[in-house]
Amino acid sequence: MSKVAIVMGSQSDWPTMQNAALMLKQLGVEYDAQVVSAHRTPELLTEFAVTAADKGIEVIIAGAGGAAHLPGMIAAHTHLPVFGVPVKSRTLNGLDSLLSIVQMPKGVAVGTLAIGDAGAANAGLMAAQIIALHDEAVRSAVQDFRRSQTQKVLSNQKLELPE
Ligand SMILES: Nc1c(C(=O)O)ncn1[C@@H]1O[C@H](COP(=O)(O)O)[C@@H](O)[C@H]1O
Repeated sequence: MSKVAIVMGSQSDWPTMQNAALMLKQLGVEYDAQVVSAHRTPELLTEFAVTAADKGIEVIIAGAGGAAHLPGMIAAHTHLPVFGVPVKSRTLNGLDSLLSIVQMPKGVAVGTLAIGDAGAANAGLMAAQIIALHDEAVRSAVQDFRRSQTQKVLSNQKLELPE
């Protein structure tokens, strides 16, 4: 059963949001992904957010660009932790997405990640770290991932000047 839900405002967000899915897959966490838009499919948003906990979802990752109200509106409907990923927009490079996700009013929380691919990957990592609190297999996968990342950095010490 999926413990993490990944939602995004448009299919055009998938090249960014697939980085969250790839991270979860790498760490052995089952996820569902779907397009849900606060503005274009408001009834679907409410239905998704209100029923997510009863379906066994433990963490929600929501990505959107521009007037990115999706993560905040989902958080308004559920007690589950919600991570917001600002998708890079064509006109303002994602600054609009970032500001509209990060500036939540006190009392309704969204954990906001960095703009774009790295933010989406880290949202997947955060979700896995939450699942790892009670799932030993995911905990070892997260620890292995971190150890191998450290090894890669330490073994890549080539700092030569170009000819
Ligand atoms: N910000 C939102 C919401 C929302 O917040 O509900 N729904 C779609 N969008 C965003 O509009 C951008 C352009 O979407 P299209 O490419 O479909 O025109 C996407 O980045 C999407 O997340």
